[in-house]
Amino acid sequence: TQSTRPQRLLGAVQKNATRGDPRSVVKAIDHFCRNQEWAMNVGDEKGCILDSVVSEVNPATVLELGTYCGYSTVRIASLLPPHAKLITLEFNPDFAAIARQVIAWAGLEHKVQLVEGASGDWIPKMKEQFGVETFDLVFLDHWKDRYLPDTHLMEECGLLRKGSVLLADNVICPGTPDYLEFVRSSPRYKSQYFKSHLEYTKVEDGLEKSVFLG
Ligand SMILES: Cc1ncnc2c1ncn2[C@@H]1O[C@H](/C=C/CNC(=O)c2cc(-c3ccc(F)cc3)cc(O)c2O)C[C@H]1O
Ligand SMILES: [Mg+2]
Repeated sequence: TQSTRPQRLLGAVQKNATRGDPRSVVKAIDHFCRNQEWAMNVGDEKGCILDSVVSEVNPATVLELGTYCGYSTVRIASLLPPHAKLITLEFNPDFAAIARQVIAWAGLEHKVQLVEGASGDWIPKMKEQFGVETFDLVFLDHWKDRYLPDTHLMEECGLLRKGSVLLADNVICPGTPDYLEFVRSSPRYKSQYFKSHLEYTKVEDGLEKSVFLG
């Protein structure tokens, strides 16, 4: 039977990356996507911006919406302090299965909790299920029309505190117009655009960093 692109991406990691070395896993995926098959990872250029925001926030609790193959999960988790936790939500079981193996190859299982299911179902259960108070950092990279409703849901569930940082991928391409309008006009957020390019291309895209003001 035919393999899927995520399966071929995992194969490239297992072939070219060193077990337990997150940076080699990131490099292997970027090489695969640039030279073999494009895939919707945040990529190396926007990934550097992601890294700088993670390092600046130095979060104890991180929520990632949309794991896909675990590329950004590995980038984020590799920068977290010792007892920090990253919870990542993925509702496609095939993607989740690949991501678990990518995260394991990087040796980061102990820092990552991959939860299979829809963000809308799991966000209201974060406190009771995972003992989370609030998230210091949220990385939004799932369906683009879910960014705004899930942001409202996180606010309603008391998962954001004064200073919580939302970092959203693809605010230009494919684009998240309703989300961008909201975070840029709401008095409860301080928003900043980091211009970059769509992963592995010359097309403009960027990340929007929005600090919740409480
Ligand atoms: C609601 C919800 N809950 C849990 N997981 C969810 C979810 N919605 C999607 N997911 C999961 O996240 C992943 C989805 C991500 C959506 N990302 C995209 O659609 C996406 C698309 C592009 C893109 C750009 C230009 C082009 F020409 C073509 C594609 C680039 C990107 O960086 C992207 O993140 C996989 C999916 O199963
Ligand atoms: Mg993306």
